[in-house]
Amino acid sequence: MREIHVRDAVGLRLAHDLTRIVPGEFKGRIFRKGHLIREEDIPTLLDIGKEHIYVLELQPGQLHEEDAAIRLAGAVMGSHLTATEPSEGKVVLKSEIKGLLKIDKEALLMLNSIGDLLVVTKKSDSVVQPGDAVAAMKAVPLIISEQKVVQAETIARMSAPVISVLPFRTMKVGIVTTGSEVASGRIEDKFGPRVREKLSLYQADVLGHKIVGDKKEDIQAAIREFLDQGAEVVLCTGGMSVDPDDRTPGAIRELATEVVAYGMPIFPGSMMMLAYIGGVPVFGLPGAVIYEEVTAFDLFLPRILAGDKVSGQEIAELAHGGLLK
Ligand SMILES: Nc1nc2c(c(=O)[nH]1)N[C@H]1C(S)=C(S)[C@@H](COP(=O)(O)OP(=O)(O)OC[C@H]3O[C@@H](n4cnc5c(N)ncnc54)[C@H](O)[C@@H]3O)O[C@H]1N2
Ligand code: MOO
Repeated sequence: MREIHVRDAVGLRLAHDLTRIVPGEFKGRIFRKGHLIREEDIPTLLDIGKEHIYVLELQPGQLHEEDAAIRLAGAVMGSHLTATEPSEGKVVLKSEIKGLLKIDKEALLMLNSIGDLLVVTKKSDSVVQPGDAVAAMKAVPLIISEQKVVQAETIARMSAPVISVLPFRTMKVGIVTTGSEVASGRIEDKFGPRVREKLSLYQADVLGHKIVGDKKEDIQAAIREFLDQGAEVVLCTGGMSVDPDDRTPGAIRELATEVVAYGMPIFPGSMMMLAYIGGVPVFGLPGAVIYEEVTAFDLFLPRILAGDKVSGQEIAELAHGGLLK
């Protein structure tokens, strides 16, 4: 790299984007990489502290920060994402759709352990909207060894895709509400409206809502009827706790081909159940869902509606940060 005093730099091109920051007013690029320096630029360059500019002489095996960021983006980017042009050395990935962000966290750790490369994302399993920035990446030095980028590309290939967005599907959902006090009409049902409100954030298709008592056989019959109607998700509400007439977990368990979890390390919502009957996810939703704004249910609903499979191991890992309130 050759260093040249800015007063002698008229007619040369900038080697990288230049940034101005005025706290509370502005932060951003004021000169683009490759900008042809003119006489009138000199005061502005001096104002942002650039007494010298650099002339780059890249050697074979070296990459400019922008080319490194573009290659990184290409390597980590999966479905429903677009990459921005680099600015200030950084490339941003934006979601093209409303969907569920999926990050391969192990690959992300490996990428950021190479050194001199930064790949930064929003949390995996976040719900993202069209145009949302979901990841940003850059090289740390202006000139970086191409070897490091090749290493990143190899890691990304092994775990492809490192970053992607899954679209929500229009899933058919059946709702089964348990509880003698609701079935007998002693109290007004609050679960139906609450669950429909949560589903309305996505494009679910509610097949119906059956209100049954506390009998295991009635709960199971209602679940089976929804499955026969082609339900892709079944939500059972209430009766999830420890009373003798809390029969929902037992009813689901007997029909299930797999119980992923009953009792989750998340408060509120700890008495939730997630099971599969064939390929169909079946939830047991505890009473807290009608009382609390955010519960364990909110962590899983978007994943299920994006067709994402949830493992028991992942549920156990939610203990860290699982005290939501
Ligand atoms: N000794 C223990 N007590 C509690 C435990 C426990 O493990 N040991 N767990 C707590 C947790 S966590 C929850 S959540 C609640 C309730 O869990 P359930 O899912 O069993 O809820 P229910 O017993 O069916 O009902 C509780 C409450 O909510 C009303 N409810 C239920 N369904 C409806 C509905 N569709 N519409 C309106 N209101 C409804 C019901 O009438 C009760 O008042 O237990 C903790 N306690
Ligand atoms: O299952 Mo309860 O929902 O933790 O409050």
